[in-house]
Amino acid sequence: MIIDDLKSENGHLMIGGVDSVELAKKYGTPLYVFDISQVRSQIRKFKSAFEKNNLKYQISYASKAFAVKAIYQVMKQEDVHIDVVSGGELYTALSAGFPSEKISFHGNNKSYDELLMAVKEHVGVIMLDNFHEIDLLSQILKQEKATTKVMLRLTPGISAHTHKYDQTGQTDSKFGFDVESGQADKAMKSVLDDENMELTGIHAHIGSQIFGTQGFVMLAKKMMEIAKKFQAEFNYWPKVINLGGGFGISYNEDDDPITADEFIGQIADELKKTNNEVPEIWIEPGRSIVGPAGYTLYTVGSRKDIPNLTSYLSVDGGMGDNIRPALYQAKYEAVIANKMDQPNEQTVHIAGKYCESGDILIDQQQLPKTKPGDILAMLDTGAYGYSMAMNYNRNPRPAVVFVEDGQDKLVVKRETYQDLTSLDLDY
Ligand SMILES: Cc1ncc(COP(=O)(O)O)c(C=O)c1O
Ligand SMILES: N[C@@H](CCCC[NH3+])C(=O)O
Repeated sequence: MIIDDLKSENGHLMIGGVDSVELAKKYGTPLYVFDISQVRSQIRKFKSAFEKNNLKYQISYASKAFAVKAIYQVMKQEDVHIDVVSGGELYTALSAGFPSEKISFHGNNKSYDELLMAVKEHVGVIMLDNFHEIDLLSQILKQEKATTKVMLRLTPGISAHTHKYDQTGQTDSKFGFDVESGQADKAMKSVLDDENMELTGIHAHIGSQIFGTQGFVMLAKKMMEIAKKFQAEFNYWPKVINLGGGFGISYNEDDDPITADEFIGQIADELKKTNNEVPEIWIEPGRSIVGPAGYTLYTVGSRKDIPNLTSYLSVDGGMGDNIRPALYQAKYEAVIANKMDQPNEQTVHIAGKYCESGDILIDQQQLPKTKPGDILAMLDTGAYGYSMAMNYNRNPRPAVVFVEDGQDKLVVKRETYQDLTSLDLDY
């Protein structure tokens, strides 16, 4: 989100037609706010890009980015698929009423219980990641007298230009069957030989927060080459090629994300070079769907000015509600939600309240003059914020509010101190 594009009325930041300062008053801070019209509009951009290029497609929201009942309900309304990576995400989606046949189940170490749950709940497709999992699933299917659709997650040997922790497609990765060393062929054989597994296609995901189309075009090319190899070896042509997610968003002015039109257009050009039938193309965007739609509201508290050096402005949240700055040195931008009409006059570190020197939300932020009680809105926090939130220092996790068409709705309650001790037992 570019600060200049933010909307304000009477000096207050407006989110989805709602005054953010009023939201902070009504629900308290820290508070996650999602502008749901932005979520819907991004999904529609992905859909229309595929349609323009006449590709058969499926959008599967990577729900690890933000996984609560209400967002699964939005995904159901938008008629997309989702992917989950744990029994907990699967349980949340099902309890939100999300249709199981539109769920893909990912993960590099799905347990017996998770696979059993997936089979019993008739999940749409299980994304097989390793040989141990093929064995477990095969055993479960026999025992349950069940069948399931599966896809193979491949490691195509393509590394994305992004943070090391966000790379997943390179050969040295914990995810998927390595193509180079022949693991993928071996996995293909096992799955095709298993009468209870129906192989829907092949999958690869090269990483997250990727800018530029090059990696995705290379991936599309590589997946078609792999498909041709499998066709020659196994007489198998995939119904689906899943190219994963990873489309970058703009957290600050240095970030230059690609549009859905750009990368889907280029992928389509690459795919259409084949003489074979182009399979259905699935993508799994997480961050690009929910990231820009999310804001975190904090209340400004203490301040420390170190003469001739620097200033720390502390807010009432921090690494517990957004671990990304500490974990990936992620850079965000913020505004003072109740002073949108005032000029910037200072540059400060925005510090969290956690007992860690590394708990700095923004290293250098220009702001108007501030005082305790002001509302700081951090932008683009919708992805991997709430979903990675924790209770370090026994801080309760914030509430989540959805706004749309000028209406606000609480969709996740704020944790209470009672919630924090609810699992503790006496000794
Ligand atoms: C298999 C898979 N698909 C999709 C995603 C979503 O990535 P992003 O949120 O960057 O779109 C991830 C996370 O990196 C992933 O591991
Ligand atoms: N949590 C990561 C992205 C997820 C990667 C999942 N494979 C981030 O915030 O950037």
